[in-house]
Amino acid sequence: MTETPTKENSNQADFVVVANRLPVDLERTTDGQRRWTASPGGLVSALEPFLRSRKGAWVGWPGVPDVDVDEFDDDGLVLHPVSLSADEVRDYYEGFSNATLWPLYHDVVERPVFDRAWWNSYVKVNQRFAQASAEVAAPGATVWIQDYQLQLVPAMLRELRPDLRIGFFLHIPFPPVELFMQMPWRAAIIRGLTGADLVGFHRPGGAQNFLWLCRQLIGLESTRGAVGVRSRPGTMQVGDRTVRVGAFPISIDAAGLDQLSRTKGVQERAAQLRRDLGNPKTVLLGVDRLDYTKGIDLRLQALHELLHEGRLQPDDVTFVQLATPSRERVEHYQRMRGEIEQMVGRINGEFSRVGHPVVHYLHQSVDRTELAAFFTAADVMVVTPLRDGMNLVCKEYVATRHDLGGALVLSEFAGAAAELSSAFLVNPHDLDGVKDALVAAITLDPAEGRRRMRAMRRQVLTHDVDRWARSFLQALGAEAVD
Ligand SMILES: O=P(O)(O)OC[C@H]1O[C@H](O[C@H]2O[C@H](CO)[C@@H](O)[C@H](O)[C@H]2O)[C@H](O)[C@@H](O)[C@@H]1O
Ligand SMILES: O=c1ccn([C@@H]2O[C@H](COP(=O)(O)OP(=O)(O)O)[C@@H](O)[C@H]2O)c(=O)[nH]1
Repeated sequence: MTETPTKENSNQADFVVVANRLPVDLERTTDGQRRWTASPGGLVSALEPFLRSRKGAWVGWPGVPDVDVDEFDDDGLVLHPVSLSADEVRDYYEGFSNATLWPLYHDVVERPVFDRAWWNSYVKVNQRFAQASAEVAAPGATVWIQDYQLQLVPAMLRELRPDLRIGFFLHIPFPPVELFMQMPWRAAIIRGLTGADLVGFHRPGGAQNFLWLCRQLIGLESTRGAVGVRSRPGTMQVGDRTVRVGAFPISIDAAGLDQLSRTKGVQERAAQLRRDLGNPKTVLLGVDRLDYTKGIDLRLQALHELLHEGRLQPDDVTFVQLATPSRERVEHYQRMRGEIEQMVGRINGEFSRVGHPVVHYLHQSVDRTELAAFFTAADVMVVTPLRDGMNLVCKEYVATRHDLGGALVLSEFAGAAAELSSAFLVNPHDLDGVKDALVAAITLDPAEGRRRMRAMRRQVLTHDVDRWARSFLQALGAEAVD
C-alpha cells in the first residue's frame, strides 16, 4: 500500500494546472534584457483568469529554450517553470507536438510526420513535467493537466503520486478513430491518458472516439452509451479506479469582455479604427494565430473572387486580418505564411487605391483592450477554420457586441459552431458557400442581425469559462456541485 505523502514544503499547492506553456513567455530583448509577455493562444486566455481567482500553481515551459528560472509568484499565482533544451524544443514541441499530433488531430489537413527521435523526446519531456508536478502538488491535491503536448503525464504522475486527483483536458479536437490509428505510438498515448480520473474533451464525439480506442487498443471495458455535454460521462475501470470521460466545451470571461467593450476607451478606439480604415461601408475582420488549420487562405480566396465577380466593390469593403505569429520554425507554418502573404499582396495589387488597401494584414499580436476595439469596429467577423477544437475568438466577438450589431460567419468545423447556431455557418471547403455567407452577412437586415446576435449572446454570456471550469472540476469530484 502506498503511503499518503506529507507536505514537504510550504510552496506545495492544493490546486495545480500543468500546461506546456506558462501563462507568460520569457522574451529576450535586443539589449540583452529579459521580460515576461502574455503567452499566445486560447488555452492561456481561458485558464489564466480562472486560476488567478483560485491562488493555485501553474507548471509550464517559459517559452524559450535553455533557461533555468526559479519558481516565482506572479500576482498571487505561483509559476513553476519547466526548462526545455533547444533540442527538446525542436523535437518535443515543434516536432512531435506540432508536426505530428497537431496535424493528425486536425483531420490531417497537413501530413503528420512520424519520427522516432521526436517521440523519444516527447516521452522524456512528459516525464519531466510529471516529476515537476509531483514536486509542486500538496498531498491529496487536484492536478489538472492540459492538452496534447502532455498526454503521457496523467499515467506518469499517477505512478509517482497515487494520492493525487488527476484531471486531463484536451483543447484540440480528438480525431476520428481511423485517423488516430495511424499513430505508431497509439496504445502508449491512450494508456497515458487513462492515468487521469477524468479525461475531458470539447465535444461528445471526441469523448466517444476515445472510449472506443480504450476498448480496441488496450482492452478496457468502457461504456458505449452517448456522452452528453457536461452530462452522462462515459466510464471505464482501470485497475481499481473508475475513469470518467466527458465533454466540456470551453469558453471565455464573457462578462469581463462585455464590460470592457462598453468602456469609453474601447468605444473611442473602435471609432478611431474605422476612421483610420477610411470609413468603409463594411469592415470584415479575421483574428487568428497564423495557423494552417484556421482557413485564412480560404477567406482571402473568397474575398478575391467576390471582388473579381463585382459582387463586392473595393471601395465599400475593408478586410482586416490580425495574424498572431505562431510556431514559426515549423515548416508547414513557414510555407503557409508565404502563401497567405502572397494572396494579400495579390488582392491589394489588383483592387487597392493609393491610401486605401482592401486588405490590412497585421502579423502581430494585440492586447485584450485593442482586440475588443477591433471586434467593436467590425461589421462581419470571419472565422473559417478547417478544424478547430473550440475557437474562442468567435465567442469573444459575440461578447463585445452588446449593441447587437455585427454578424458572424463561422465554420461548421469549429467546436464553437455547436453553440453558435445563429451564426452564418459555412463549410469552409465549399468556397461558393463561404462567398454566399459573406455576402449574406454584409447585406444582413439589421433586425435579423439583432435577432441572431441576441441569441448568440445569450449562449455565450450564460456559458462562460467559469462554468466550463466548474463543470469539469465537479465531474472530477474536486468541487462541490452547486
Ligand atoms: O502554445 P502555442 O504552440 O503557441 O499555441 C497556442 C495554443 O494553441 C492551441 O489552442 C487551443 O485551445 C483553445 C482553448 O481551448 C481552443 O479554443 C482552440 O481551438 C485550440 O486550438 C493549443 O491547443 C494550446 O495548447 C496552445 O497553447
Ligand atoms: O492579437 C491577438 C490575437 C488573439 N488573441 C487571443 O488569442 C486567443 C485565441 O484563441 P482561439 O481559441 O481562438 O485559438 P487558438 O489560438 O488557441 O488556436 C483568443 O483568446 C484571442 O483573444 C490575442 O490576445 N491577441
